[in-house]
Amino acid sequence: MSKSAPCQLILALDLETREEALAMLDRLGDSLKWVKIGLQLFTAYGPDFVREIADRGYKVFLDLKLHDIPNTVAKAVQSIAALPVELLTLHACGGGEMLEWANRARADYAPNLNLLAVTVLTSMNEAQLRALNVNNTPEEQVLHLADITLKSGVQGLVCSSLELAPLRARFGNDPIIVTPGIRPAGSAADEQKRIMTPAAAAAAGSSYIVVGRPILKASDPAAAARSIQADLV
Ligand SMILES: O=C(O)c1cc(=O)[nH]c(=O)n1[C@@H]1O[C@H](COP(=O)(O)O)[C@@H](O)[C@H]1O
Repeated sequence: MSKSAPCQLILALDLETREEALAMLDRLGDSLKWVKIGLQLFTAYGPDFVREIADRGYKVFLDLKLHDIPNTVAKAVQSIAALPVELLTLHACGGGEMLEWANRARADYAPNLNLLAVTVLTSMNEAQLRALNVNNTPEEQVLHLADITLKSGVQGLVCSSLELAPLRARFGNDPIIVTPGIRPAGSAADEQKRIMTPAAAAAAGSSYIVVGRPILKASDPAAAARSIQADLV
């Protein structure tokens, strides 16, 4: 989806058990369209859980952040093609060849799936990049990895909302840009370093914001989700 469409909320369903996850979805009601299944629940319950969430009518973002040699990642994409998944993450720092192989497997086996390359995690700041011997600022590194990603043919990016303006200026409205690290004003940042409010992220050109704890840990998760969604329009 390009940026001509309004920004949508994706719930990061980062909970411990299937029962907790389903109870949370019941509490949130039917205004929520997108659910991100990440390492915690996928590791515990696997593909059956993905099918169960899709059977409830949600669009599924499977966040496995694949990062391996090109053949291994391409084969994983081929396996995931059997699942009802619309968005799938892999790490941009796997490099152009890995991204190209993944995208070829997607085109061959799951043409309706969109791949998203994670650039610089929103939990990282410039000092943490330096410690890895990356001497770019987060913005420079995101733009560099975005160049590699979009040249490879992969459909979209994951980055912080702080990089949206330069990314949209360089690459236009077509790439899907998904932004976690979203914090409504006044909520705890947790370990997230590069954060923005829902309204600011939507205004800056996010295709989808990803929100976990500000909804999951709210005393009234449905009200928290509704208030975030109201900020996106
Ligand atoms: O790929 C992601 O979804 C992701 C990338 C990133 O750079 N930062 C990031 O926080 N995420 C995910 O987004 C979610 C954010 O959760 P909260 O910090 O609880 O809102 C988690 O599920 C993370 O795994």
